[in-house]
Amino acid sequence: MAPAMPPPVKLSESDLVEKISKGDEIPANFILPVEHRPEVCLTRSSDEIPVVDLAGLDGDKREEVLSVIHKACLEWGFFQVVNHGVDPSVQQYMKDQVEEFLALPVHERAPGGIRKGVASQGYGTGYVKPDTGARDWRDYFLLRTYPESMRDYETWPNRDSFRDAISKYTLEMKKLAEKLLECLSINLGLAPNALKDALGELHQDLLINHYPPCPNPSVAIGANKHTDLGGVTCLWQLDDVVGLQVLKDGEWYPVHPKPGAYIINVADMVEVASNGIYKSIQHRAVVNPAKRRVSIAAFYDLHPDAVVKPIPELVSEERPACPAVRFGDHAMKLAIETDKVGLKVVN
Ligand SMILES: O=C(O)CCC(=O)C(=O)O
Ligand SMILES: [Fe+2]
Repeated sequence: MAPAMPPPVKLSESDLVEKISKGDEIPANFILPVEHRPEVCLTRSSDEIPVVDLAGLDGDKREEVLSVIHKACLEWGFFQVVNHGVDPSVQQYMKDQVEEFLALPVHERAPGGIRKGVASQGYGTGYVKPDTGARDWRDYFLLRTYPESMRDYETWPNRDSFRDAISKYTLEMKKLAEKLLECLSINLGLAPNALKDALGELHQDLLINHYPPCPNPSVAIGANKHTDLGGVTCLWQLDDVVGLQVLKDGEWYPVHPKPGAYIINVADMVEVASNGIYKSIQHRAVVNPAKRRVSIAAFYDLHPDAVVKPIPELVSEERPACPAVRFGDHAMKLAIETDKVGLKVVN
């Protein structure tokens, strides 16, 4: 039987980074040990994750587009997509609703109480990371959006337009992720549905990351370095504020937002299904001294009982099978690691 997820821990309003950020100083529990402090580089670097124009998938450029995606997956594990087919009116609707949501009083943003921990849906805030001992400089809204039966409406604000925007937006994210899984499958020499079948039923999670301005961004971090757990992630950066950094050959590369574009990354379960041909790459988000930053990540997560193993065609004598992973165990490891360090248990 699946082990029970740790119960959500409720916090008080004063735990929100948004409230803490009103002061001029960073509280000690956000300050990273020196070796973990990020270099906050806001200028363009000479090397950046590739940009792929997905419009070309439907015409005579198809082979070329697929090959750019394949190279990006091999070299970066990340790429940006433009002309991705996501309805711009749905993006605008979502953006407007998220802005309205962030302007709501906290008790309306968090009807079920402010939460801590990756296990719980609802409005919450960063927790202590085991490897740094420091809290992330971010608040977030985490919700399970597919299967629809798992939507925990008690933790969603009671606003029809917000719920409608989430429903429309997450359907677009589901379609985009499925299109990309098809491209990745073809690029791996497999049938178009191979990765989707290997991952099983979609358990989509949506994470709205809210990074308030930070008085000293060089000693804190918005999202500590991590890989994403599921199949693929589609990330939208709402503001023209640099924050995401991707690790390549031991260096952190900033990703410059392109209006309306999505940042796509290979996550852990595609690494397993592809038998390590595609790698799930570490990334993190740094914070800005003057500007808030909001990003929305749509995670192609899995049923907790889904067991992902390398797709047989990708296993050979030269490339023996990597171990199979049960998604629930993989996600639980992260939940326990982050929760056991604890923050404080109050409401
Ligand atoms: O905000 C970002 O750019 C990155 C967020 C992220 O990596 C995540 O939510 O998993
Ligand atoms: Fe991530």
